[in-house]
Amino acid sequence: MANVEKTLQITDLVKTFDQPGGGRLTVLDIPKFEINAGEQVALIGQSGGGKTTLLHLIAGLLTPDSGSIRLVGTELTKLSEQGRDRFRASTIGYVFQTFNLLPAFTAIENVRLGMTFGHGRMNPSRADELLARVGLADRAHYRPSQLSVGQQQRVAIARSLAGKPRLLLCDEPTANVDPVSAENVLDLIRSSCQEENVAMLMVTHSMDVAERFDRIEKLDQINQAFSATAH
Ligand SMILES: Nc1ncnc2c1ncn2[C@@H]1O[C@H](COP(=O)(O)OP(=O)(O)OP(=O)(O)O)[C@@H](O)[C@H]1O
Repeated sequence: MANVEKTLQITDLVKTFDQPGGGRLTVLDIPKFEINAGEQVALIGQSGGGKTTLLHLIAGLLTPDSGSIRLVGTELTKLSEQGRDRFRASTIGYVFQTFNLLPAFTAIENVRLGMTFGHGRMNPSRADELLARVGLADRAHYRPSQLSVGQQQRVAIARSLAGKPRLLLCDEPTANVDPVSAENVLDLIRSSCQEENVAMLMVTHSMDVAERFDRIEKLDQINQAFSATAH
């Protein structure tokens, strides 16, 4: 289809790492990878294949050796570290396997922190709405240690959407919850992204999870460095 709006366009992306024993390992060598606006993509691949590295590059937490990463029209590789931080805050939501909630802050404060730098900053009631959407309006003033693992994950989802991102990156967000909670978490992330037209890239090891997405991308197939790294 012509003229489809692209949220993410990756071209000729190469990432290498120094190896502890000397030399450099090419982890990623991706000629082309794109995500359309609002598209939900599952990223699968072998352990050590470079999935987290790819997410970190897209988030601007790592820089590539070469290649292009265009996010909603901005060339990430041309930004300074500070510029990438600012761009990430306004454009990207991130849900980690381990949630990364700040322990000293309550649920609602953690969600509000997600909008400190993002586009959601002008709308304080959005934090309340997001917590209600993930079913935790009555836990707003609980700290993470006072919440179940599944509830913490839901706070992390609310926080990731607080800044009104254009792309949500999820690194195995269902890995630490039971299968029923995992299904609920997945439904929640997917419906939230659909409602807000947020594109999503989710790393998962589960084919059951991946099959519910618009598209499944196998990193091993798009990554020409695959045979060198995976084990
Ligand atoms: N900072 C680093 N320095 C050196 N090597 C690294 C570094 N970070 C990652 N690697 C290597 O890059 C490869 C890819 O790691 P990555 O974490 O991206 O894989 P993954 O696909 O997310 O794996 P998993 O599914 O097991 O989480 C691994 O071989 C790893 O050892």
